[in-house]
Amino acid sequence: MAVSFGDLEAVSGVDLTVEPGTLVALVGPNGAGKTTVLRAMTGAIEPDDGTVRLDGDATSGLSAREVARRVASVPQETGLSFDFRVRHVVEMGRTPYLGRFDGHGAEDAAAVDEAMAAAGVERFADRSITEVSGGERQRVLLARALAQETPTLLLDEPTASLDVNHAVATMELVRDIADDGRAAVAAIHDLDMAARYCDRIVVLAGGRVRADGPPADVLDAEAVRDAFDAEAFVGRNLATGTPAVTAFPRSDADPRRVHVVGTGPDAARVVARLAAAGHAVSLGVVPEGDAAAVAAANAGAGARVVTVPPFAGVTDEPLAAARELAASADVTVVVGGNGTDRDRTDARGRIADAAERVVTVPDDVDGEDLLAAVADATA
Ligand SMILES: Nc1ncnc2c1ncn2[C@@H]1O[C@H](COP(=O)(O)OP(=O)(O)OP(=O)(O)O)[C@@H](O)[C@H]1O
Repeated sequence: MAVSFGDLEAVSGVDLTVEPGTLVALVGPNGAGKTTVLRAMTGAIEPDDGTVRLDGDATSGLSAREVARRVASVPQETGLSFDFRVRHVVEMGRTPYLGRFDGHGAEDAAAVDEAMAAAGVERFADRSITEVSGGERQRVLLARALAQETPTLLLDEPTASLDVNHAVATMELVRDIADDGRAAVAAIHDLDMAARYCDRIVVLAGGRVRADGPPADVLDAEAVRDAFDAEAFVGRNLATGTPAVTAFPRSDADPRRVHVVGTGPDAARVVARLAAAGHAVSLGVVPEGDAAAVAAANAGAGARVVTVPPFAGVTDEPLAAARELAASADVTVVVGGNGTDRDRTDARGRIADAAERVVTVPDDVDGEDLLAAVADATA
């Protein structure tokens, strides 16, 4: 589909199919077109080109009431400035099911109760919508959409003003809705949350789809750089096992081959920051499974790492391999210790000794200082 506002082409060439039972995240920078795509999917705006189909039928051929029985949305802006009670706002979700002169029946009341319980808004059901907090209001809108009992649910930044607890509860709820066989699409800025809960991530930038697929396939440093113009390290969240994105300010570093000597979380941090800046990183010698080795494995394909079995000493072979990586690198970064001490005979010193240029940084080196040191050494 394509949508323009006057001369501005907000969305173009976007072709998406959302299967029942899936939760799709729409991610992308501000102004990428996420809200526009969602609004087109609800029939709120007509695409200039293309067709939106709900359950096979073009929205343009459906009445507003029929559309509202098929798709519910949780918008970013409430547009609700009237003094409605919260319960009344949730009841509005039942409108597509009411006859012209009907009041709400028992079935409607049950759907409203269930939706309010699911979204956790019962506690303030009798308060005015103008007298609840921003996060509470967002949950009221979610309840309204749930009460609509549609096979498709669209959410625009559903967790934007929610505290951590309610953000997770909301995503769990939306996940359950998808698992029950409904289709859900959520525009979402929190990439970790998107990766954790969604089956699929669609990356939009400049009104076009840049990437589309399972989170682990779509989210990598290159995709984040391409869509958001940001430097990022994409690792794995230890608690959830899903991609974890850490963005950094842009450094515009000239890409170098950097060999890192060091182990543990401090060296991991150095590897991550260098990789995010676009440097080609190698590492070693480190014990297998070391935090720095894990970071290097996430730093992109081709990051070479020399490992030895845990608790094994550094034998000649791995030492020679690491010395070769150091020798061929533009610069070798030694994390902690005294790597520039050429008299040292331990492995760290012997690897550094093979390098043409060595930069030693403290364990707690600041990321920007690290990048500056690498730039200085290779200038
Ligand atoms: N009603 C409108 N009239 C004119 N331009 C609009 C309108 N709505 C959106 N736009 C423009 O269309 C583009 C896409 O906007 P959209 O709101 O879809 O982006 P978004 O990805 O949802 O952004 P954000 O992350 O900031 O919410 C932007 O350049 C925006 O300025």
